Amino acid sequence: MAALIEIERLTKRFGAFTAVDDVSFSVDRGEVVGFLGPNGAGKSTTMKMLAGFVTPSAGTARICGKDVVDDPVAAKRSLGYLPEGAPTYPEMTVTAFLKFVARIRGYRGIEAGERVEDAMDLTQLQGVRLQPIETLSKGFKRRVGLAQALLHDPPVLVLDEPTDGLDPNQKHEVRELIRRMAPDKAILISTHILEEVDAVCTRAIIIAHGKVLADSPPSALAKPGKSLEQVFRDLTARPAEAA
Ligand SMILES: Nc1ncnc2c1ncn2[C@@H]1O[C@H](COP(=O)(O)OP(=O)(O)OP(=O)(O)O)[C@@H](O)[C@H]1O
Repeated sequence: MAALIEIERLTKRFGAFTAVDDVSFSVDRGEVVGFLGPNGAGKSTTMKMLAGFVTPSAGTARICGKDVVDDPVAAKRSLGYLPEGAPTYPEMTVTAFLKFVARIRGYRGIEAGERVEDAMDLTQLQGVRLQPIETLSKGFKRRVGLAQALLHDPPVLVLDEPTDGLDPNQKHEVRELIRRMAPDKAILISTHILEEVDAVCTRAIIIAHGKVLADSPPSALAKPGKSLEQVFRDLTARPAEAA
């Protein structure tokens, strides 16, 4: 069976600048893939192409076999996407925003209410359910973003820095949540936190200057006597020095 995320020779150019350069990889059900790279490496742009927010210059991306450009509605149905930053509609309360998302996802009546409650339970948002999003702390805003990504229980999750801004307890809870969901889903998470890769990822992809430099299980990346952090620095520093 085909992988749930399939990326083939994906490229994005902004004018003369190539942000994502001929990237190919796939993610199977049960895999949690950590997408690592220095600032500006092309992680968010790759994720935005998967989510249909940026149109590729070349190459293809498929979610559950559906091409994100040719069949965007079907591809999005199977995808939960957490963008970087805070959710939009800052003046809405958490509950109103999630009900709005449930409606967009096609849920009505009791089922819509249940989806919202489940998403709030999973991300521990019940305590702030009636608070406007703009009044929440950064970590809570991040969890609202996570709740909208999980609401329709999609088989594919693309999460752009899911633990950014969370305190250590919240980080731990989100990692536990990812671990619990992992067996049934294909999950791609970008992160700058290398310990997160060890904690939750079954595979790590290192990208720099838009190119994939490594793709293997974290344990295979870290060589004897060399931490994942050293391997990351060795791999990603070299092209920058040469540039
Ligand atoms: N709309 C755009 N127009 C021009 N350049 C862009 C645009 N979007 C992204 N870029 C550039 O593409 C490169 C890759 O950006 P991207 O946000 O994908 O990196 P990233 O790996 O997610 O970085 P970070 O870890 O800092 O979030 C950067 O140099 C960025 O400035």
